[in-house]
Amino acid sequence: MKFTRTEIPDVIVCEPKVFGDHRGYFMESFKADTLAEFLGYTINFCQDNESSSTKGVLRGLHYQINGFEQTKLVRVIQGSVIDVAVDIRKGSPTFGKHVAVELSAENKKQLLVPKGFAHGFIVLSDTAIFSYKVDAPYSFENERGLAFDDASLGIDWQLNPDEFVLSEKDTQNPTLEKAELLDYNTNYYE
Ligand SMILES: Cc1cn([C@H]2C[C@H](O)[C@@H](COP(=O)(O)OP(=O)(O)O[C@H]3O[C@H](C)C(=O)[C@H](O)[C@H]3O)O2)c(=O)[nH]c1=O
Repeated sequence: MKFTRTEIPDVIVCEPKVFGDHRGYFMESFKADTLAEFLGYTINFCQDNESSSTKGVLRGLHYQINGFEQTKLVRVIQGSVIDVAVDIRKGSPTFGKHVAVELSAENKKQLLVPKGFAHGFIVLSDTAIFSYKVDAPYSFENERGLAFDDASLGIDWQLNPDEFVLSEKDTQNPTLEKAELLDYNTNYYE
């Protein structure tokens, strides 16, 4: 697995070694000790999620609070998406900044989105299957959202806004100025 820190160093692109042959391919899509060795600490993922979406579906920007903050290790099984992680940690040198990476079944890239980030993606292909690990369980009461179209974030979702398909909830999320934020100094992984 190749790990590459992005312009926000805590957000990491993970690229598995792919073994192709006449039958197709094989890859180790996740290996706990390889990731722990790179990070210097262990992430105890506790839940796998999967969603299927059509072109233009934009899910996000989401995060959890009150001890339910989630690290996410996200990847695309089929199709392609633009995946976005926004730093919402008060006091962070990259507060309000984001990373946007194209993840696809073809490039097999994964993104490690640490706690303290709002996360979302938009589907570029006709359909996409999105699969990810989280290290804290879902908590409806502690789920929060951030406006995908908050101008202060400057996110380029690449499609025309008239192509966006959103849940009712995601049309109501607050801007960064009004959102409940997280702390930078918390060492979530102790
Ligand atoms: C996230 C989640 C949702 N649900 C239920 C709640 C709803 O009844 C239904 C759909 O949930 P939602 O519309 O929040 O699904 P997404 O819009 O894909 O949410 C995800 O969107 C972006 C990409 C994220 O980063 C989060 O992982 C997650 O918030 O699944 C569960 O039962 N467990 C869960 O872990």
